[in-house]
Amino acid sequence: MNLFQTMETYDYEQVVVCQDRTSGLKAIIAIHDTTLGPALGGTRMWNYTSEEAAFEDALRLSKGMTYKNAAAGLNLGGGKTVIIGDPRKDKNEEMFRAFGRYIQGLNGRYITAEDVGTTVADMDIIHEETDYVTGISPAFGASGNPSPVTAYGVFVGMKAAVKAAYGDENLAGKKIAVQGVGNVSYQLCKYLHDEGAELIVTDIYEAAAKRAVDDFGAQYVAPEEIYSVACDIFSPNALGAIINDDTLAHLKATVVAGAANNQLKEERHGERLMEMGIAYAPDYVINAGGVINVADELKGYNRDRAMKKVEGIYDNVAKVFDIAKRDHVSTNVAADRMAEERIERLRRSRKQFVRDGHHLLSRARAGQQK
Ligand SMILES: NC(=O)C1=CN([C@@H]2O[C@H](COP(=O)(O)OP(=O)(O)OC[C@H]3O[C@@H](n4cnc5c(N)ncnc54)[C@H](O)[C@@H]3O)[C@@H](O)[C@H]2O)C=CC1
Ligand SMILES: O=C(O)CCC(=O)C(=O)O
Repeated sequence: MNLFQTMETYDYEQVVVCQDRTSGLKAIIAIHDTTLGPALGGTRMWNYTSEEAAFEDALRLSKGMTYKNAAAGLNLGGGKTVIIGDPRKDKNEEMFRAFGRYIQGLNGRYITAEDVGTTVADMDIIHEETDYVTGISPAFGASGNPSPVTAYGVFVGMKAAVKAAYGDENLAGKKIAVQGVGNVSYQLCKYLHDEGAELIVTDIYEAAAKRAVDDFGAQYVAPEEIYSVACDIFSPNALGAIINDDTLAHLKATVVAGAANNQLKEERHGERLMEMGIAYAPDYVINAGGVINVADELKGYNRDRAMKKVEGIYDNVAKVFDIAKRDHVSTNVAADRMAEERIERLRRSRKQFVRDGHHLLSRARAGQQK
């Protein structure tokens, strides 16, 4: 990968490479765009097959956060971190403390939270070294694990996508193929089961899928079979790039709606979904529940306020389908337009006032301590 060329093409602001020999920390913090505010996005810990794959993931995920935060109406830019390592084996306290000091060094340009492979306990350790971390324990007056809230947002957003495809939002009796039964998806499966949906699940950890089989009467299929399940809704809740040339050849769904970030391998795969008559709920619009929830900590966490905003994901998904219909474009292009227009509007309005330079997080927490 030619890093500078990639950064220039997609207008990335900053990439920070962090190394700490004692703890084994190898982290890449990517900050895509801070037009709307400090870059907020979680930290993913994953056993990447190469450094290049880790850089690519950090860059793709951080750009996704710019669009996610803009589309959700948050005053935040986009960033993300990846830590190279196996989250089941390679974590230690020193690693997250060292990482926390790197974040502190950015002085508020980047705020972190959970993602795949990291937990509230990890965020609490980071919080020992920096204030620029969200999704920390409720004991700090914070919001804790964002995953259940992400699940709720996907659930309401899925209803909006189903309404766009079927004319009503009823999920009862709908056949839903669920890829990945992790932190977000287990909760999502619970909502869907309670609504009367029929679930077909898979996970590379069979035990994770088995929980949904036992608790929600789901049917299990092997990971590679999930794409060919004839279903109403395909719900990707594992990793990215799963809508691609290979999987599209098998997909037999009417709607695609799930929590996974970066579901489309390339933008053109969104167009292909449209051509196939599949209603796609753009990932960063439907999965914004978690970031909406953790971002509320910056104002001094209020769950009711956060959940009210998460409910808005229904309208936001519906709006994307409306724009797509009006402009005769795919829903991923419609979502990008919605996000880019907001960034551009606010960029222009900067000419008219000077923003408050104080960091919201520090103010909120200082307020709580009074
Ligand atoms: N946790 C959150 O609040 C948010 C998560 N997301 C995204 O949602 C997705 C899921 O996140 P979490 O539930 O937190 O992660 P998780 O790590 O708890 O769950 C992911 C699950 O997918 C499984 N998996 C991985 N590759 C698979 C494959 N090829 N086939 C089948 N299963 C596979 C894993 O074994 C795991 O059980 C990720 O893409 C994440 O970036 C997006 C917004 C917020
Ligand atoms: O919800 C989270 O885990 C924090 C935000 C984030 O990283 C995401 O939405 O992907």
